[in-house]
Amino acid sequence: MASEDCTIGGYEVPSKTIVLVNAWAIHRDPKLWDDATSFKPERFESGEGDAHKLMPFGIGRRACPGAGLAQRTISLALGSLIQCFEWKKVDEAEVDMAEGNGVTMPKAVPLEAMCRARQS
Ligand code: HEM
Repeated sequence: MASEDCTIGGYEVPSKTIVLVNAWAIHRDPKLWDDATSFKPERFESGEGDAHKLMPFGIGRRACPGAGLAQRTISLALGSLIQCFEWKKVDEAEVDMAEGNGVTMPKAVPLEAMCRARQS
């Protein structure tokens, strides 16, 4: 919320206005990203994500205080799922990556998979 009248990017913002950052659009902006809508995790190997244009945890003093915990536990959980189980899709259809509606950006078509504990 704006604590006083101010100007952001040329727009006059009166005091007490709630301002939301459209991270969805920033994360897909072709002016910021090369081949913006492609899934390319390798783009972060060069440190491209450090430039304050990737903000899954928000930014600034109201950014997510759980970011460090989340980043550590997500890789631990994912690594454990891959290490401990064999995974298979339930059918041969290509995974549909379309986005559904909602704040947490669910998949439009849920991915169904089967897992089996690895033997060794
Ligand atoms: C993948 C996991 C997570 C994601 C993507 C995420 C993302 C976010 C985002 C985008 C915000 C809003 C930041 C803003 O207003 O600019 C937020 C706020 C917050 N998150 Fe997370 N978060 C995650 C995990 C966690 C965890 C594990 C905790 C606590 C253990 C946590 C606690 C909080 C709290 C308390 C806030 C409110 C901060 C405030 O308003 O000052 N989050 N998070």
